Amino acid sequence: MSPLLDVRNLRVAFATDGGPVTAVHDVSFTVQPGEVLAIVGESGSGKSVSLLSVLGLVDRRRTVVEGQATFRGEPILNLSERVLRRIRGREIALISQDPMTALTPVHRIGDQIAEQIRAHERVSRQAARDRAVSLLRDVNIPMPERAVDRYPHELSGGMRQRAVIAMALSCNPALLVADEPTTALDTTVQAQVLDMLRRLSAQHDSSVVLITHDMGVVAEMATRVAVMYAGRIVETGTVAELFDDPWHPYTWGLLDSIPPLTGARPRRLPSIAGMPPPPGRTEPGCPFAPRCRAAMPVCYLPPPEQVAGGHRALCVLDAPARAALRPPRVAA
Ligand SMILES: Nc1ncnc2c1ncn2[C@@H]1O[C@H](COP(=O)(O)OP(=O)(O)OP(=O)(O)O)[C@@H](O)[C@H]1O
Repeated sequence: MSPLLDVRNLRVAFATDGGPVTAVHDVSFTVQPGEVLAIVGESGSGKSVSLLSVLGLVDRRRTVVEGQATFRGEPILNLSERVLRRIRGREIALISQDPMTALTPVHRIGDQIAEQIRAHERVSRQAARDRAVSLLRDVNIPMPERAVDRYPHELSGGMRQRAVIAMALSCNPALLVADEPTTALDTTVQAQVLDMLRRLSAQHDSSVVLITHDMGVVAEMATRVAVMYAGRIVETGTVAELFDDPWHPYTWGLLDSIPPLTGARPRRLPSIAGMPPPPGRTEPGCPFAPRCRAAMPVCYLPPPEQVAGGHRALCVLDAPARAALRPPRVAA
């Protein structure tokens, strides 16, 4: 099966007052039709920039984007804004953390969804409005016939995010990029919105790239995972591969930070000692090595990589070394 999105050796550098800063180094990943790829990592690891630069949503005057990326087999990197705008919204839809980046405060929800539909399809105003009602029903907004005429500020945060998801799905996009879509919501609402996103993306046959810092969300939603640290992908594989046999010590740290579902919660979740490097680090080797308890001299040389099928990691530790070194999960 050829991938829907294929990103190879992506490098993104921003012009800053202190000179160019490389935020994304040599990042490669694919998204297959129908899959949910989670890109996970701490704040500042380059998750959003990796996707936004591919979609042409970074400031071009201050950003250099290099590498290759294809969408449905066609090059997508550095296309003109006019062409990219046509692809975004119709074939690729973005759901961001703050619903108000997608919604305009001064227009009714239904008009905004209908306008999105009419921007890409030749349908009557009434047909677009009917579709908006039906989409609002799909995302479980109560009384959708009335909700279409509401303004964004008249809905709760969770309802607004549902409306954004309805808008994103309105043109049956092949790819949904969801950037921390539930971070701003309460925990119970988060679970409902994620559940709905999973159900509807499957129903619409949309692949999903889910950007998150939360391994619990990854376990709930994803089929495959790419773990990012300091602008690089340090491990990638299926959810089962990463959860059952994580290779990279940074992935161990992320997994250990998932609170247990049952039993008493530990007072403090283990956190990873040390700090990520400042943006723009250029040293070769594994970027996590300076923070890694298991680091060896070889980790500072390029490229300390292991591969087995689709499971790969920027790490040299073999199975016996991992078994000896991985700290036991903190008991609840
Ligand atoms: N316009 C910009 N100019 C300069 N640096 C930027 C710009 N946008 C992002 N960066 C830097 O790029 C790095 C990666 O940012 P990115 O937003 O991709 O991180 P992230 O992993 O998505 O984290 P978060 O969850 O906080 O958004 C950060 O160090 C950030 O400061």
